Amino acid sequence: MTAAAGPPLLSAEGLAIGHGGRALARDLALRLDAGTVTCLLGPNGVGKTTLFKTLLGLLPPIAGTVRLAGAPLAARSAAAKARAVAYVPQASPSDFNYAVLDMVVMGRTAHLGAFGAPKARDLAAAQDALASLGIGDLALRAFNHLSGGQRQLVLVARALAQGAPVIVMDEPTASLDLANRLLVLREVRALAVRGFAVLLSTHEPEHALAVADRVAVLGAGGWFKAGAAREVLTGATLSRLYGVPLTVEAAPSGRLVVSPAEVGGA
Ligand SMILES: Nc1ncnc2c1ncn2[C@@H]1O[C@H](COP(=O)(O)OP(=O)(O)OP(=O)(O)O)[C@@H](O)[C@H]1O
Repeated sequence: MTAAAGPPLLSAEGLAIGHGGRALARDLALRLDAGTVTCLLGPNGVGKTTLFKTLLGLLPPIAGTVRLAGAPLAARSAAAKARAVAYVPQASPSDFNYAVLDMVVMGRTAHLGAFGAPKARDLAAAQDALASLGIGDLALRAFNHLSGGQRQLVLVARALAQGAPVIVMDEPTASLDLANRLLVLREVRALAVRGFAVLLSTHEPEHALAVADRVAVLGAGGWFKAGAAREVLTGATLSRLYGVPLTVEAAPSGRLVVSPAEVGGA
């Protein structure tokens, strides 16, 4: 990875996040550069989704500033925010059983005028997004009839159709089987190679070690640390984060493996 020139695509300084004026964490600093993958790890309920919503401009910061290419996010319109940062939710079935192409065209909403109907260029953008992920043949299938991995890729395609350079993904490998996890992780890495800045949450430290350039951890009491993946993801940091003794060791291949320091009771 080369050092990025200019301001990061998205950054935050002195950020305090929370609900109703009650801070879950303070003084967070984060930068998302083009061509990088950042993973956010932390136990249930510490505020990962809250941080994502704040970075997306859906929730106001309690303190601090989120910036898009150096300019404050809060000053942007909702459509401008959507053209800058795309959100990929978990791939649960949709309430309505849309065709895949219709789901992906919905990513174009921020490009349509008020009451605007999708035009040929919006359909083309949706088809291009599906094709770029190798799933163009799913266009006419029903979203809810796809496998979890296919659904996740369709939601990534919707984010691509949105045309935003920053993609924020909420646990994209959750509830996927091994093959589909690998499929999605491979595409996450490919998005960075295409120049996107990707931020994703995961409960799997090894997924972060596999795809992330940078890692941020958010722990109990608002403990926060961010930096290069291999520097942040140490046994000591993971043990503190999850409150159980964990080790990080290199396999003969060089791949880092996370294991419990002890298994079973004494
Ligand atoms: N709209 C809200 N109003 C008030 N409190 C909220 C709201 N949404 C979430 N919270 C609280 O904020 C805390 C952090 O929630 P959040 O969903 O950000 O955690 P998380 O780290 O994403 O958890 P998980 O890993 O389980 O998805 C929780 O205590 C939650 O109950």
